[in-house]
Order: sequence, then structure tokens, then C-alpha cells
Amino acid sequence: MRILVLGAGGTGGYFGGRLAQAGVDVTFLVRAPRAAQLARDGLRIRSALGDAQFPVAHVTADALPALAARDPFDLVLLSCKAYDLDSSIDAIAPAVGPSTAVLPILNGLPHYAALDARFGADAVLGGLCFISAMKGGDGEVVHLPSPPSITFGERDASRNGSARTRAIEAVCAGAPGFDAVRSDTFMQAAWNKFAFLAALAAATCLMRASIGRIVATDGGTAFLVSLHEECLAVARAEGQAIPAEAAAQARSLLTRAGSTVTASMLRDLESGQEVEAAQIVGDMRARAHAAGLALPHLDAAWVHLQAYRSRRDTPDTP
Ligand SMILES: NC(=O)C1=CN([C@@H]2O[C@H](COP(=O)(O)OP(=O)(O)OC[C@H]3O[C@@H](n4cnc5c(N)ncnc54)[C@H](OP(=O)(O)O)[C@@H]3O)[C@@H](O)[C@H]2O)C=CC1
Ligand SMILES: CC(C)(CO)C(=O)C(=O)O
Repeated sequence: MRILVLGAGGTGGYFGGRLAQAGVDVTFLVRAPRAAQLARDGLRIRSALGDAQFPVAHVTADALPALAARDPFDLVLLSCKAYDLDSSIDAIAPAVGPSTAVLPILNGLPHYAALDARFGADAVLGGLCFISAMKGGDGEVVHLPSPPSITFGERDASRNGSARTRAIEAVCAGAPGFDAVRSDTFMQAAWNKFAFLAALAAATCLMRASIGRIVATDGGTAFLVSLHEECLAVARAEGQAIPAEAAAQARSLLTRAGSTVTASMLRDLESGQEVEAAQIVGDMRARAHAAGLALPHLDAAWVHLQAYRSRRDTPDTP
């Protein structure tokens, strides 16, 4: 299987790197500064599951059409941030031929509409990942303690067990450092993660603190439980009720004393970067309002994230 990975950041660098390490035919589609880093240092991964540094194939958007025409790609793994989706779709387009599958691993749900519109729904698989990872300033991909996994599947259940999802399962099975789960109920898996993540991102960004620190406050656990309940109510209203077992597991992670877990959105916010607020917390809140649900905790988090973005875009003058 020939794979193009858009982005060699936290997720793309980690999962694409682990596949390349296993000898899978992986090419990274990157922008010029990242291309220079990869040419100079190779891909560097720092992880408790095994450090690695090795040369990787990479290409920039200008050279992609010729490369894809010469040697087409079977799979495009899309690992950009949601706010880079439009430029990323333009960048991968020359590599998406009639039998190429696109596997996004972004957080949130709105990217599916944009991908379907550009490539056709049949080309686009469902994908999500669990990991805590980031690209350091020197280009190193740093995996923070957390079990990495990718879940993928057909979004149209009538295509379950397709040759392409079985082929992805087979290539991932040989790669070190992550689990790969082929799901026959992908949209349920996507909602399970969305409901958990929206609560996690809303809480940890609003409080600028890990789960453990929030739990340790007077009222912290009740706040987290209410926020999670709000997200579960939206899932029910959307006809995607979170099964009891998944809800209980999420609740346990969201209320665990001493937990150092935060959302990747908090890391982005604290480093002054753009955040995927609209696509996660904003989208959850918009769905709630469309369903006539009142979600005061999510509303507060959304206002907070908009205020962050406003100050970031237009800093206060002294
Ligand atoms: N990091 C984490 O722990 C987790 C992240 N996620 C989700 O995964 C998704 C990706 O996040 P993450 O990997 O952290 O993001 P990063 O910012 O670390 O990596 C994204 C990469 O995409 C590249 N990129 C963006 N636009 C283009 C383009 N047009 N052409 C080429 N490259 C491009 C960026 O390149 P450049 O370096 O040039 O800017 C960047 O390196 C997000 O939706 C996030 O929410 C999900 C679970 C955990
Ligand atoms: C759920 C979690 C925390 C880990 O994958 C995540 O998706 C994120 O931090 O963005």
C-alpha cells in the first residue's frame, strides 16, 4: 500500500512515522520549512514506546502532481488541524485518484462535509485517533505518555469489511507503537470520541488546567459531570446516543483524581496558537442550540474560546 501523509506534525509525524519505520511505503506531504527539516534531520520521534530517527520520503505540493501521476497513492492520511483544512484539501487533491481512499484523523466532525464535497463521499473513510503528541520547535515529534491508537472504518455500513479497510488494517498490524482498530460502527465511534473530547476541551481550556486539577477544586467534579451530560444530551438529540459503557468510561476519565490529562486544544491555546474551537466546542454547541437544548457550561467554554481567539487576532493595546 502506497500512503501519502499530509502533515508531519504531532499525529501525522507519529502514525506516519511508525508506518514508515515498519517499512510501509509512506511519503509525507509537507510545506517548505518542514521539508527542509526532514531533509536535514530525517523524522525524529521521541516516545516511551521507542525513540526513532530515520530518513523519510517527503514531497511539497508543487512536486506532488508529477509524483502522483508517476506512482499513484492508495491512501491519503490527512492529519492537518481543522483550520488548515481548505489548504490541505487543495494540497492533497492531485494525489486523490479514482481508487485512492482519504482517511482523515482530525478531531471533530465538520471536515467530512468538506471532504465529501471535494472528493465524493465514497472516497472518504472515517478516521480518528487517540494520542498526546506534538511537534517541537526543532521538528522532533514528541509523544507524551498515552496509548496511541487509530480507529478507522467505512462511514456507510453497507461497505463494512471493504478490501481497502482490510488492507489498512494489515499494514497497521505490522507497525510498532500504536494500535489500529477497524470499526464496523465508525460513526458511533466518532460520536463517542466527539462527546468525550468536546467536554475535555471545553473544561481544560476554560479552567486552563488538567482534569486532576479541576477535580481537586471545590465543585470541579460536579462541573465536569454537568459538562459531560450536556455533550451526551447533544449526542442523543443527534440520534447518536453514547452507549452506557462508553459514556461510563469517558466519565471515569473526565473525573479521575490526579489525572494530568488535558485536551490538545489546551496545549495549542497555551502556546498562543490557533485553536480548533469552532470545529469542536462551537460545533457541539451549535448542534445543541439547533436541537433546542440549553447548555450553560458549553456556552461558557465557547465564549471563553472566542475571547481567546479575539485577543490572539487583535491583541489588546496597553
Ligand atoms: N496532537 C494530539 O495529541 C492530537 C491531535 N488530534 C487531532 O489531530 C489533528 C492534527 O493535529 P496535530 O497533528 O496535533 O497537528 P500539528 O499542528 O502538530 O500537525 C499538523 C501538520 O499539518 C501540516 N499542514 C497543515 N496544512 C498543510 C498544508 N496545506 N500542506 C502541508 N502540510 C500542512 C502542518 O504543517 P506546518 O508544520 O508546515 O505548519 C502541521 O505540521 C487535529 O484535528 C487534532 O485535533 C487528535 C488527537 C490527539
Ligand atoms: C482525546 C485526546 C485527548 C487524545 O487523543 C484528544 O483527541 C486531544 O487531545 O485532542
